Order: sequence, then C-alpha cells, then structure tokens
Amino acid sequence: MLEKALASVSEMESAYHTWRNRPLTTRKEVISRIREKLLTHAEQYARAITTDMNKPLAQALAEVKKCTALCYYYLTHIDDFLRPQPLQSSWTESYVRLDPLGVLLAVMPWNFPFWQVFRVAIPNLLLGNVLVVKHASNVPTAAALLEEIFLDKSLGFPIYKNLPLPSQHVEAIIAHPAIKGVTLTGSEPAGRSVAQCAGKHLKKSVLELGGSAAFIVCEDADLTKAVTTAVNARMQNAGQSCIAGKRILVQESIAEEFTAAFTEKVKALKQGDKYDLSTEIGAMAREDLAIEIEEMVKQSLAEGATLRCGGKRTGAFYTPTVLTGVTPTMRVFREETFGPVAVITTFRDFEEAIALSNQSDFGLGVAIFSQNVDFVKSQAPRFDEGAVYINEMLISDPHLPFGGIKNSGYGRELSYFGVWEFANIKTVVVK
Ligand SMILES: O=CCCCC(=O)O
Repeated sequence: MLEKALASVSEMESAYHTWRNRPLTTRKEVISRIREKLLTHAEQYARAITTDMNKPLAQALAEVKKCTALCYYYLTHIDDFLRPQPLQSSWTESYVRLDPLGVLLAVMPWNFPFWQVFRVAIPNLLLGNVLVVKHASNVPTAAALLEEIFLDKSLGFPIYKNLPLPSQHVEAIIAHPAIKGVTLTGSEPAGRSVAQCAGKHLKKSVLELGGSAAFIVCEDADLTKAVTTAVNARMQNAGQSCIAGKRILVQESIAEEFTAAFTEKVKALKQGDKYDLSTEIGAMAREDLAIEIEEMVKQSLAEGATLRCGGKRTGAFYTPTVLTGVTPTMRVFREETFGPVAVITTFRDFEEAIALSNQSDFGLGVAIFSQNVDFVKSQAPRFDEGAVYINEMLISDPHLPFGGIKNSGYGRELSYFGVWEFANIKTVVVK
C-alpha cells in the first residue's frame, strides 16, 4: 500500500512539470470543467458525503454548492493574484512573481469532506502545484469521487491523487523528495505530528486545527438575531466544525432571557433521517465520537453544570444539548466539544468577556454580538484570534483569509493568502 502511494507521488512529480508549464488559461479551463461537474452532479456528490459521515443531505448539498462558489471566486481572481507585483528598489526594475512549488500533500478531515479539499486544491492547482490527498478513512466514497472529479481526461495526466493510506504512513509521504509542502486540517495531535515531520524534512506546512470559539452576546445585542445565529453557529454539522461557537458567553443581565429563547430553538431542531431534506441535525459521524461527547457532558454535569436540554445518546445520535452554569475549569469549557453541545457561561462586563474568550488554548476566531459596533471594533486587537466577526457567526468565505493562531494552527487558506502559502515568492531584479 505504501509502495503504491510512493509511486503515485513520483508519478505526480512528472505530472507537475507538465502542469506548471501549461498556460494559466489552460489551468483555468480545467478548473471550469471541474466546477461544471460539481454543478451537474451535485446530488450524487452530496449523497456520498451524507452516506459517509451522516451530514444531512440539505447541508451536504450546500457544501457542494459552496465548492462551486469557491471555484468561481478563484477563476475570476487568479489573474490578479498571479500578476507580477512591481516593487520600488534601487535597481532598474524589480518585481515579485508567484511560482508553484511542486507536489503538495493534503491531509484532510471528514467533517467537510469536499469543502476542505476544494479550498486547498483550487488555488494551488491554478498556481501550478499538484496534489496528493490522504483523506480521512471514514469518508472513502467522497475521497474516491474527488479523485474522479479532478481527473480531466483531456490533459492526459492526473493533477490530483487520492492516497488511501493509514495515518502511520503520512511521514513516509512527507519524506518523499517530490513533496514540497504539506497542509493538514484536523486535530491538534495530528497537527503536532505532521508539523514535526514536516520540520524534520524541511517542508513548508499549513495547519488548520481545532477551535473553541467564543460566541459573545452583549446586553445591547439584537437578541433575536443573536439567538438564531447562535443556534446555527453551535449546531451546524452536528457541532462538528472547528469554527462552531463552542463557548457561548452571555452578559449576566440578559443571560436568562437568552438561555430560554436559545434552549427553545435548540429543542425544536429536527433531528433524524439524514436523507430527508427537512432534517436539520443528523447523527454524529461515528458512534465513538458521540460516546466521547456523552462522556464530556457527564463529566461537566458532575463538575456542577446544569443540563437545560438534550444529553441523550442513541448510537451515533446525540440529542442537541444545552448546558448552563459552565465555568472555565469544566471540561466542556477547556476542551473542544466536537458535537452538538452548547455551553453557556455568563460575564459581567466586556473586560470579563475578553478574558474568558482568550482563556483558551485555541485561537481560530470569535463572534461578538453588540449594537455598539464601533466599540467592539476598537477592541478587536485584544482578542487572541485569527478572526473577529461582529454580529455574525464565524463562517469561511472564499473572499477572506481563514486560519488560526495558538493551538488552532498556522498559515491561512482562502482569499489570495490561499495562493501564497505554497507559492515560491520569487524576487526578480533587472539592472
Ligand atoms: O473544522 C473546520 C471546518 C471549517 C468549516 C468551514 O469552513 O465552514
């Protein structure tokens, strides 16, 4: 299995030398055809996601649609992003151009099996890099389909290879001389191991790891909007998202009103058949993940939290849960709750909200609801995060850089940053 994967990497090295020399117009045509496939076969691809990891079909369709939007974004911006940038210097002429690096390894997660791959693949393919992908083992159908989608018969060579490998072989792939960079979206331990290995072999790395984003609701917030958005921020994808609003911080004066309205909405979420388009929350991706969440909740209840709703598991289904009275010492506050569990903590004033928000080993982003936008903007530098969203939940958008600090990783995806991370930023000087 490993030998075959290493041979694929070598094959991709020769593909790279051809691909990088194709004009940008050709690379754009290929990406346009990939986008067309997404549009034509959206239902088939969404069903594969749903089958593999239990995401309700409506949300899987939205995921595929978001990939088409990403393709469109890069197709319309790549000429600008790759245009050489003149820089002032003492020489006759000097500029910076972006060239590709080579074959990249992408280690991808199961929670957004298409979206995570597309946001790495599209900017890098347009730049001229090619990819080998080690996808999560619980999304094999999606992983195989992705390879098919990226195979453009008119090229006569692949630009994307799926490597169905166990994690222990990742180091051998990183060590292959053709691999010039590695990107991982996944857990903190997986990130540490890949970063260590990439460092040992002097390969550039980008890491998108966990998050425990605060969702702050100030007493002057539009409460209806804050409640509706908080439900979505916490329960999307059955809570299995790095950017989910995992710690809801509510100002004391409105805490009961917020909690009552929030709990009502959480209880009303329709959980059930993943193929039913009206299902709002599905089972978790695997039963062991639901068991882990169940344990975290039990422990936090023993530590003094109060259960407002949910807290029941049947197989991989975990009922949407709300916990109040959560304090920073409790497990559900300290660790990433990767499941449909909302934890509510109160704060007295904005100073305390900042302190609580920053009291996390993660730093992916924070969402803050308040009508005093100027004040919140003035406080943005004080949040130790990769993103501050005001009156909106954390959401990835092709136009904007995405990534974290602290144990949430390093590097950025999307926007023009997604093109720069694995580019050879080449200085050209003429005298
Ligand atoms: O676990 C991280 C998922 C990011 C999801 C998104 O980009 O919306």
